[in-house]
Amino acid sequence: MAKQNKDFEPRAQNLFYYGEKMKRKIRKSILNLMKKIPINEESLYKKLFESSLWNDAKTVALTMSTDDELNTMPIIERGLAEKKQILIPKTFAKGKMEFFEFTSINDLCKTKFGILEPNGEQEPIKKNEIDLIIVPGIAFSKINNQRIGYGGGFYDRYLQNYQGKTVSLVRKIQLVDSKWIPELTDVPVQNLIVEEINDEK
Ligand SMILES: Nc1nc2c(c(=O)[nH]1)N(C=O)[C@@H](CNc1ccc(C(=O)N[C@@H](CCC(=O)O)C(=O)O)cc1)CN2
Ligand SMILES: Nc1ncnc2c1ncn2[C@@H]1O[C@H](COP(=O)(O)OP(=O)(O)OP(=O)(O)O)[C@@H](O)[C@H]1O
Repeated sequence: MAKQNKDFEPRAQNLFYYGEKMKRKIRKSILNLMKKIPINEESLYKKLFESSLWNDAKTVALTMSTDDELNTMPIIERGLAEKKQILIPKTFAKGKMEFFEFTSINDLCKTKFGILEPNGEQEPIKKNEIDLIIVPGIAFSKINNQRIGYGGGFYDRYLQNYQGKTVSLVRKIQLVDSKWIPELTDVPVQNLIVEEINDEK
């Protein structure tokens, strides 16, 4: 991992700053919208459960959602009912993250950011054993599937040498038309499943 990070050092500094500043601006405005506008969760669950991404996956990694995010509990329950292995991330210092098998909500503890995480007593699941990662995010670019998260860089680091599938469940308001200049470390999401709103169905 440390060796790979070195590859990013010779990047153009002005490009890095432009990307970072731009991302901060977009992150802030979309977060505001997410708090204000209600979500059509059912359309996202339905599309996910109908997808071959979901149906072909035996091991699925996803987060425990916060109040401002799409509720992931129905996805976890459906996965367990379908005998899939469900994985939840635990974050560590320096942007490191590992996934652990979800056993029971009682085995999770809240971080100082209010996110439920595994206690880390079990062994983490190896990256090459994960079929599908449902990647959280704040803003997504329609044009090139780039994403902006909360700024921890956890997923960008984890996805660097990940070989499996990725998908994000995206609200209409999280979809950005324009293309921002990504940082060299940004990893695009392979698939976007986008919310449908009422009369569009
Ligand atoms: N539900 C959920 N779980 C998730 C994520 C997510 O987006 N959603 N993550 C996706 O990666 C990881 C956690 N991401 C995090 C990203 C930043 C900070 C953080 O440092 N927040 C501070 C300071 C932010 C800042 O730099 O200004 C804060 O909120 O005060 C915490 C967690 C893993 N678990
Ligand atoms: N592979 C990497 N190696 C070194 N630094 C990285 C890597 N990926 C991201 N970073 C750094 O981490 C910081 C946060 O990254 P970024 O803003 O892309 O996070 P994010 O995608 O919004 O968050 P997350 O992935 O946690 O949802 C940035 O300073 C970025 O340069």
